[in-house]
Amino acid sequence: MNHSVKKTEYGNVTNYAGASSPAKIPVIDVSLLTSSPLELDKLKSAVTTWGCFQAVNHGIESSFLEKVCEIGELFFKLSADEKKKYLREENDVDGYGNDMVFSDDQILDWADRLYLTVLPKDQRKFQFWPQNPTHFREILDEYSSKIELIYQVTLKALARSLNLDEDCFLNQYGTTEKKSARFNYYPPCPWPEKVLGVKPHADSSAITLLLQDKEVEGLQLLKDGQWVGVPDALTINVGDQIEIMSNGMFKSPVHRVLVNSKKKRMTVAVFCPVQSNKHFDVEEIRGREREEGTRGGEEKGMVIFVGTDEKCEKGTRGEEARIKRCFQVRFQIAIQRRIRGTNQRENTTIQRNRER
Ligand SMILES: O=C(O)CCC(=O)C(=O)O
Ligand SMILES: [Fe+2]
Repeated sequence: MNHSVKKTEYGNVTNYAGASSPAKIPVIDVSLLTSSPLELDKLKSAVTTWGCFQAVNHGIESSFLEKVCEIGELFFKLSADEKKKYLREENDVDGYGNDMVFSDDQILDWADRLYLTVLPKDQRKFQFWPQNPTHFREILDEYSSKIELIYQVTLKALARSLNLDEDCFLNQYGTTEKKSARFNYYPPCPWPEKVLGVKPHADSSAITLLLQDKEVEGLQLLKDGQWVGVPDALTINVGDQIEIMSNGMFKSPVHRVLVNSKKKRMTVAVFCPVQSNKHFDVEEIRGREREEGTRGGEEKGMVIFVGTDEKCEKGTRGEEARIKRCFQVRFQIAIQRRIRGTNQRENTTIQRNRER
């Protein structure tokens, strides 16, 4: 990663110094994470208390981030017919569209989205990658490579901040995880007090990197029962997977998006998950242990949980206890997410017309 980049506009702390938020999202210098124990401590504190931080010195030039925003803005400006060429299919996530609709009375988020699998490259579905603007594909390709570097540095640092082997989160499941970019477009809304751009939720990823609109704020994070504004920067938040893998020490924050009556807003989220299906499979872990002649997969970096529960401490041999604990955390998160999902603003009857 290019560590020599100066603080950019996107990474400029003063950007949000004047914001009215009661507390401030911590700022982390990504270029120091490999060398500075102090920065690592700051990271640990940030993700333990907020689950989110503003990334500075992350190695992506401000001018390039502007290009990423620009391709999104140009795409959403296209005519409805042009955008429809990339329409998501009913049971697929990739493509242009908005919320999946599960019931007639479902309240939709006040947003349009373009969702694209970006990595690994062979999983890209190019039929959904716009050809207009012409440089869309090239910029998104480059952006995903740059994000991959930040993802790796961050996951390694998160592991090291817990005194774990730095690859333990990254290598938990191999390298086949799919990363997706979601371009979020929030049109102006005449009733901003009645609807939300995105309902309260937590991300299911390991981490999410969010490039926000430089002009219009809207993202809020729930901290100690209060909604706190998140600055217009490149922010990184912990998702449910890291919350689970850290046995709840790192927080996957609940967040939501407000809409603006006059101004549109555009953001780009890149969701970076680790593959989770195999994670809780006791038989699979035992099988691998038999093959490798080990007990307690932690020596092989297979299952490393550092929970507060005594039985789950790293280094103990209570595999089943650890797995049970993970199921519990996972279950709680699933329930919380369901509650969050219904937590729409009261009495909202306004629906966006899906075919604008
Ligand atoms: O657009 C934003 O500010 C946040 C979007 C978000 O939370 C998401 O896409 O999961
Ligand atoms: Fe989110």
